[in-house]
Amino acid sequence: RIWTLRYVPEESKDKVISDEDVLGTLLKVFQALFVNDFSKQSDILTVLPEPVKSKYQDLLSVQHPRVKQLEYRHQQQNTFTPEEILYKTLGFSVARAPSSLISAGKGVFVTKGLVRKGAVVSMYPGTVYQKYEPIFFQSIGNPFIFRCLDGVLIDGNDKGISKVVYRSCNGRDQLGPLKMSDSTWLTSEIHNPLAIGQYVNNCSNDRAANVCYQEFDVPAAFPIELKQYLPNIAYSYDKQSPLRCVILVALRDIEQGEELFSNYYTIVS
Ligand SMILES: C[S@@+](CC[C@H](N)C(=O)[O-])C[C@H]1O[C@@H](n2cnc3c(N)ncnc32)[C@H](O)[C@@H]1O
Repeated sequence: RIWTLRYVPEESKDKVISDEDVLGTLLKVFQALFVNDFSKQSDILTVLPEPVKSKYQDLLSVQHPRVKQLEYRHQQQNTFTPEEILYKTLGFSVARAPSSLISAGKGVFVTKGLVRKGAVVSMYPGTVYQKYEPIFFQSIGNPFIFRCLDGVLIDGNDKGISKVVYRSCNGRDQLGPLKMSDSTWLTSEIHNPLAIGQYVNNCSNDRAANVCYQEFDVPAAFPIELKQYLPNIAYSYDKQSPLRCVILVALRDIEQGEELFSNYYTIVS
């Protein structure tokens, strides 16, 4: 019997990069996405405290010095696509395309730029289940279930019952105009361009892993206005424990055109 759950040996539990580095990268990308999408964020801005509001107005005036903020607000179009924002902030972009492996479906590729060793290259989106929570029906024939070291499961399937469950949790947790997570990874118009990590294919003998998974618990101080870009949500609403995210880290420099491969740690028993 082949288990698709991930198995990680004790000795490889160490994180490849620090939580501070992960947080720094996510904040950098999310903030750039937020500023780029400023014209559509007016409902959110009205509920934010004054210092936060003026921080973004300052950021905006640095990026668009000659455009008055009011005029900018009236523009309905984004200046850049999310992929372009990713390229501008991290120096690379990633996207899904037919895998370079035969009959492996889609995979994830570096479409532009260079990914440096140790960079956060992607996020694993999906509903987060504690190990005692029921996932049976969502897990039948589902190749997108990721198992964390502590037994927490993330369902990154963007179809069927998994999609319905994610959407319902997302609606439940919304606070007025403030979204606590991103559900656009379930659509063709993804707001967070990193949220495609569930499509990364497994390494093989001739295709070594060039990325690895790393867990990241969102700290309590995470800016509330940027939570709309987090592609994970808890199956059960829980105010106490932090949201679990999983990110993918580059194990070496990865060039434009290369496909990403991770190690699923498949157990054959
Ligand atoms: C998490 S999904 C990855 C995305 C998938 N390629 C797709 O297009 O939906 C895992 C599934 O991808 C396929 N896959 C992943 N790595 C593979 C490989 N090295 N060779 C063949 N198929 C692979 C298998 O069907 C596996 O069940």
